[in-house]
Formats: sequence, C-alpha cells, structure tokens
Amino acid sequence: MASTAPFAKMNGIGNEIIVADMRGRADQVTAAAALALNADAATRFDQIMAIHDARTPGTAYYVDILNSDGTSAQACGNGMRCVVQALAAETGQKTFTFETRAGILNAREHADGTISVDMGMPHFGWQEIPLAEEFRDTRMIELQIGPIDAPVLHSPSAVSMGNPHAIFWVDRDVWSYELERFGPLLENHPIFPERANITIAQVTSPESMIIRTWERGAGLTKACGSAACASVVAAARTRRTGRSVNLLTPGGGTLHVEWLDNDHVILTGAAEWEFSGSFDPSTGTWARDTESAA
Ligand SMILES: N[C@H](CCC[C@H](N)C(=O)O)C(=O)O
Repeated sequence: MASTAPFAKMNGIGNEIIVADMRGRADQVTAAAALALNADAATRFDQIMAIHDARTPGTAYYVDILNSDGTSAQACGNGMRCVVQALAAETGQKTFTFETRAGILNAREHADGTISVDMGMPHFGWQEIPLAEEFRDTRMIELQIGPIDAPVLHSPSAVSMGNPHAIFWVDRDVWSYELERFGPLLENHPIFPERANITIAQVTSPESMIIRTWERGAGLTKACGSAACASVVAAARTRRTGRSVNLLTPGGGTLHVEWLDNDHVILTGAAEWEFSGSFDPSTGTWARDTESAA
C-alpha cells in the first residue's frame, strides 16, 4: 500500500470537495480511489482537488481535479476556493498562483474570509468549447430536449471556462425542470464531444440569477462555480444581465461573478472546512483524524 496522504473534506457553498495534499510525492489520486471515496457516504464528493508540487516556475502548486466518476476536469471554481482556504490557514498567505489543466490562475482570500478566484478568460469558438459541428454564433446553439414541437429546454448558450458548459435560459422556476432526467442526456449529447456541464438559468434582474447545474462527471450538485461564471458571461453576451451578477445556487448559497473589462472572470464566495483525515491515493481507503471535528 502506498503511504497515506492528508485530506480535508470541505465544501464551496455546498459543492462537495475533497482537498487532497499530494505535495512531496510523485503519485496521483487514481480513478479507483475517487470511486471508492465517492461510494462512502461520509466522503461523497463532487470534485477532488489534488494539490501537487509546482511544475511551472511562477506558480506555487499544480492542482489536479477529479470528478466523482473518476474523470478529470480542467476547472473547478468552488474547489479552488476550498484549496485557497486550506492553504491560507496553513501558510498565512492570502494570495496564490496555481496551475491547473486549464492553465495558470490567481486566487485571493479577503479579510472577511470570502475567496476570489480569477477563472481566466471565457472561450466562445465552437472548436474551443468544443462542439461537434460548426456554430458561427455560440450565444444560441441548436439543441433541444422534449417533444419536438414543444421542447422543454432548447437553444442553449455554449461557453468554455476551460471546461465545457451549456446554459439553458428558462422563464419558469428552475426547480420545475427535471434536470435529473434531462441532465445525463444533455451531458452526453453527441454535440458535446467532451461531454458538457449543463445549467438551467433563470435571470431575475440585470444583477441576479438563479442557476441549477448537472455537472459533467458528477451529476446534480448544490453549486458549480465554473457554471456560475459561464452563465454570467453567456447572460451578458446575450444582453440578459450586466457583467456583475449574484447567483443563487441550489444549496441556498450565493456566488458573485464579475466579467472584467480585461476579459477575466472573477468568482467570489465562501468555503467551509468539515473534517480532516488521511487516505490512500491508490485505493481510497481512508481514516478520519481523531482530533478532527465530527
Ligand atoms: N464544481 C466545479 C465544476 C466542475 C466541473 C466538472 N464537473 C467538469 O467540467 O467536468 C466548479 O465549481 O467549477
């Protein structure tokens, strides 16, 4: 058995996150370990954020992101806030530069404990998202679900925040849609060759919206940070909102997203520690620290 690594079970306004400390070691958290941790109710998660030693000068750490189905994700905004909170508590530092599969990103813990993550620039080209066929305008793509003459959801906006997103705009209460039924079909629709995170969004004012997300590789979650960013960018592009928006998420928490004039998207919100333990990164066998809270 490989030596165990410390982890913290945390959440980013309800997005279930495991922050794994893989610094100083060469191995990775395996898909098998992810599946085992997710099969246990105590450690069920949406994403594992595995902190590794830096690979690139100018960055402090490399963060590898796994979904609960064991696949990799390029970006996870809520998980990055958890990583920042854990590292800020350990080091006393407030600002960090990370590397992820999606590139280099900066994050900062504020005096009130909230954390902002610079999620980088959105991408709108159909090959960048990616989509399987050419759409010259990704503000609205041809895709619908439900009866052909009365679709339940249709014409989403498509955006890459490093990872692929589709945003369906709805007028009715977001809870009145069967996202648990449509989510898997849309996530795996052939139009998305790398699958996609699927969000339904109800704009409630030029500065506010309500979102629910079916996440690629994780299913329904209580919040999804990159989907919040994708939703605001897509809403601003289609003149539904301005560029600074509060989003209400299914966990009841609020995220703030601002799309800056320099094209970077800043995600701000809280993060919460639940308990700590150690685990075997190859198998997922784990134990709670005895001094850790229940
Ligand atoms: N919960 C994450 C998103 C994970 C995205 C992942 N499901 C994928 O792209 O495969 C967030 O806060 O941004």
